[in-house]
Amino acid sequence: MSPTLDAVVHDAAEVFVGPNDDGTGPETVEDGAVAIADGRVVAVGPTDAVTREHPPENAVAAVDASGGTVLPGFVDSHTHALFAGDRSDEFAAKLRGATYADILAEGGGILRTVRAVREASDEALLRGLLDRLDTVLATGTTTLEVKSGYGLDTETELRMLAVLAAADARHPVDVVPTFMGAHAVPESDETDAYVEAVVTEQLPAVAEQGVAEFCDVFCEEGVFSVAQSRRILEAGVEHGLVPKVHAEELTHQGGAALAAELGAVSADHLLHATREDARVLAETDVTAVLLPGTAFSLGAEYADPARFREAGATVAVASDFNPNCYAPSMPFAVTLACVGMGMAPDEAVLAATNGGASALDRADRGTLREGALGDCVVLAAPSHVHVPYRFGDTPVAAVLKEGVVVRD
Ligand SMILES: N=CN[C@@H](CCC(=O)O)C(=O)O
Ligand SMILES: [Zn+2]
Repeated sequence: MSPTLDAVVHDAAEVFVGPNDDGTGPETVEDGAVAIADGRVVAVGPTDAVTREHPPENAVAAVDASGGTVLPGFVDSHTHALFAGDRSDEFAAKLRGATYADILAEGGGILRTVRAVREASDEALLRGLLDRLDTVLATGTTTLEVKSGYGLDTETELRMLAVLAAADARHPVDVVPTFMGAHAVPESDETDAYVEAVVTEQLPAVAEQGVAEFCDVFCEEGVFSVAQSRRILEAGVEHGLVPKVHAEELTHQGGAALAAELGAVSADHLLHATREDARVLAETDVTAVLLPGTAFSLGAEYADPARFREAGATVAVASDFNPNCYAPSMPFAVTLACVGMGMAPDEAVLAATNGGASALDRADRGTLREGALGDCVVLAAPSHVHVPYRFGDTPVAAVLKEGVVVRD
């Protein structure tokens, strides 16, 4: 059967293809086009050349991107987007000086969302997540990692992961599931006993159902120590789950070194990471996931991207969308990466697309090179600089998922 020409996006002022061959910046094409067949990019380049071989009139969708920009869909590699309840009063409390750790230690924060998720029906959880997937899609996200971790018992963790699978099946955004039973210690438990419950009860049940790809741990003072994190992540590896680590977020604990030691796919947050941490992450090919929205919402100092750039580490920028950081928009994360962390617009957009794909071990996206998934965002603006520039007003004209226009 000859391939179906799904879409030709043509006459874009700029096509932001992805990293260039030597990894020193982006490859862009002026007056460019992208052709997508059977869900994959089959041609990218100047509009003349692409449309000669793939006439837009032969495509299921011809997208006129005149004066606009075409980018790979954003790959948001770190979220806790499946939640219930309302924590807006904690936002106000933080403005009055309460810290994230204080709120958690008093049974608020994550533990409060745990209570709300345990009480919510599967249907309500799914409805909430589908609404949020609509929201992220509208700002150009086509792949969204989502963690469990608001259950903290086997039954609710499995319920969360089942909701992620249901949402993935029903929505065009690809949902990538991460098991995070080690997100906090339940109020009634002692930490070591809870670690054992994660290892001996939760992980085997999650693995048996095959509902998660990654295993993540909040390695932090007062939450899980490096040794406890190692125990959980090693058990996850035995069950076929690839490690991720919440590392050096509020304090420096050694989570980044642990990520390197275990061959994790990513170490995330890294606000307090050292140069040595950056070096070992680079050396072991662990993607450094920077989450500027979190620092913004906590009023904390941002992670330092120069540290990771100089070490030669792969850097991703993600949203950390969660009830403590109610920021679903990847373009807003890109703005914060530029304004707050000093990244250049092209570097930040690469980190939010190709970097995100590395953090999720998805070599098939985050770029518009031939063979990649036909996931792209069309902006009604002439260059990728408009992603961070127009914060609060992302000019998304259309989003394509595997060549299908899913939003316009
Ligand atoms: N730091 C730990 N976990 C989340 C916050 C989750 C929450 O506060 O509900 C994070 O990555 O920022
Ligand atoms: Zn997180």
